[in-house]
Amino acid sequence: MSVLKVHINEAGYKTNEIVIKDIKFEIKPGELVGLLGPNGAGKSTTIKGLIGTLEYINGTIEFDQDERRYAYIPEQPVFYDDLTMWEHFQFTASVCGMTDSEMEKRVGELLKIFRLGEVKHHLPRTFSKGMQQKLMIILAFLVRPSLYIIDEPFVGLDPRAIRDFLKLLEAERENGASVLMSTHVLDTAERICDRFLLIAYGEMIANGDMKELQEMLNLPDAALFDCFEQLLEDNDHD
Ligand SMILES: Nc1ncnc2c1ncn2[C@@H]1O[C@H](COP(=O)(O)OP(=O)(O)OP(=O)(O)O)[C@@H](O)[C@H]1O
Repeated sequence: MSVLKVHINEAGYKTNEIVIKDIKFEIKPGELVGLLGPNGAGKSTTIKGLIGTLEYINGTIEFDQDERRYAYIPEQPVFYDDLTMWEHFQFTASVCGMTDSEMEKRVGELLKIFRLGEVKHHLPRTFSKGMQQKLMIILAFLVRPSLYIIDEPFVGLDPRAIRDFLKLLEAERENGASVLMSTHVLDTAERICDRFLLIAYGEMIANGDMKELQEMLNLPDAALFDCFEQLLEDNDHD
């Protein structure tokens, strides 16, 4: 059983401009999969392909029908300019069929964790980038989906927020949720991910856990960073 099955033959922002191709992978229940790759490799484009916001996609994306919905935490926060943070919670809760009291209980916990209680009736456009990112995180954790799709969560969050975010993610995984997370922070990825997808030049060049990558590269005991460097060197297009 998979929570998500991805089979992208080719995709891009316009029909005649292919940005990613031959991206095939699955995510199993409870798995945390790291989506890695250098700048411009195609990680965000792959994620946009999954959530259906790319103009051109040839392939299939299958979400497990029986599972609860997914939540997407974008790299750049997106919110409604004229809604306060609290109104964002109310709107999200109503779309997801949550009662006000369920929403208030969960949001109360999350606002406390991320120390945003004092600004709950403010407009997110007046927030710092990190505060806006925390709002995106709170909205995702409010929904409690079976799959979290997260685009580079670590840039912009302060160290305490990163720790609290990882704790929440771990708790969700213990409840069976799966995670696909793109990141450049390889030491954290190595510590928390079950498996890694490496994308370079718009193509998937590796898919495996730490041990599989080390064996494939014949680099026993190598860190993820070293495996990553070696894979990029082996697949260098220059
Ligand atoms: N909105 C867009 N329209 C057209 N091309 C785009 C758009 N966004 C990204 N691209 C192009 O798609 C390619 C892959 O970019 P993408 O954002 O997927 O990379 P990434 O792996 O997420 O990189 P980073 O680590 O820098 O965030 C790049 O060549 C980029 O210029």
